[in-house]
Amino acid sequence: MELQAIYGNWRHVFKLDPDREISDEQLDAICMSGTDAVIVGGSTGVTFDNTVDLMSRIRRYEVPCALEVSSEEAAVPGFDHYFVPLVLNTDRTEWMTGRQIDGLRKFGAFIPWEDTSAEGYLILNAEAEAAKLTGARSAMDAETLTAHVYMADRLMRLPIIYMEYSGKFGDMELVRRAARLASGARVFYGGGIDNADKARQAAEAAHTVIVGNIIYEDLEAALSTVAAVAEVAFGR
Ligand SMILES: CC(C)=CCC/C(C)=C/CC/C(C)=C/CC/C(C)=C/CC/C(C)=C/CC/C(C)=C/CC/C(C)=C/COP(=O)(O)OP(=O)(O)O
Ligand SMILES: O=P(O)(O)OC[C@@H](O)CO
Ligand SMILES: [Mg+2]
Repeated sequence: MELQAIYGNWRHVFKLDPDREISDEQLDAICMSGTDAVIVGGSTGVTFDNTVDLMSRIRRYEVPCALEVSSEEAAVPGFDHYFVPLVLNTDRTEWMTGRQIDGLRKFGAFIPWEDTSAEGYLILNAEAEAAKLTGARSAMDAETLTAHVYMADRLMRLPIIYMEYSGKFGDMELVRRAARLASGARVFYGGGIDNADKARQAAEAAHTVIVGNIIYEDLEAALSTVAAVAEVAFGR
């Protein structure tokens, strides 16, 4: 089973939050932008209804559409792919495996396994909602990052390491290190990309670049990241 089939070539992704408003015109621009995929997800206020609503609007377009499941309530059928986050840099097991086990007890028999992947999350911006929620140990030096990559990539063989700086542009040296060390995992980078230059820098460091909040603040700037990422070649 080739779990990386759908996202193995994704270089640029827009992340849309069901808890935030987006007009039909704005959604059209995002879905027709040339991005490789749209991920639906957020850390708070995500419900079954707002997730179904956003999915059905995105479904009018051909762009691949995945759900990052952040609560049981938001487990909605009909997406092309599902991502289940496991937070690796927290001491609170609830966020590493606890809630996920509860979700699997409930939905396990219905999960399309060939279209579902775990993400090893490293939450690296202490100010982000997700960091506060999960009690993430966000301060990470190169040695500790290396150990987390070995854990995720070599021991756990997770298909994705998600370096999450949501709301803040991160440390590209750390991201580059993770992508170089990973032998099978794809390194997703997200956080604070609000112009083409930052998108380019992230694309030089990570396998996949994820753009979120700027969509709601400056759509033109968000759209400029698509071509910026496409200009950067990356080995694997
Ligand atoms: C047919 C059918 C039912 C399909 C569904 C199949 C499926 C795969 C079901 C999964 C079942 C399951 C395992 C459920 C459990 C889900 C769960 C509770 C997982 C835990 C997720 C988790 C660790 C959450 C903590 C927060 C976090 C890491 C969220 C990830 C997304 C994120 C960081 C978004 C950024 O949020 P944002 O709101 O944008 O933040 P800012 O304010 O900073 O912008
Ligand atoms: O919203 P931003 O800061 O662009 O981050 C993108 C994504 O990683 C959020 O989960
Ligand atoms: Mg956000």
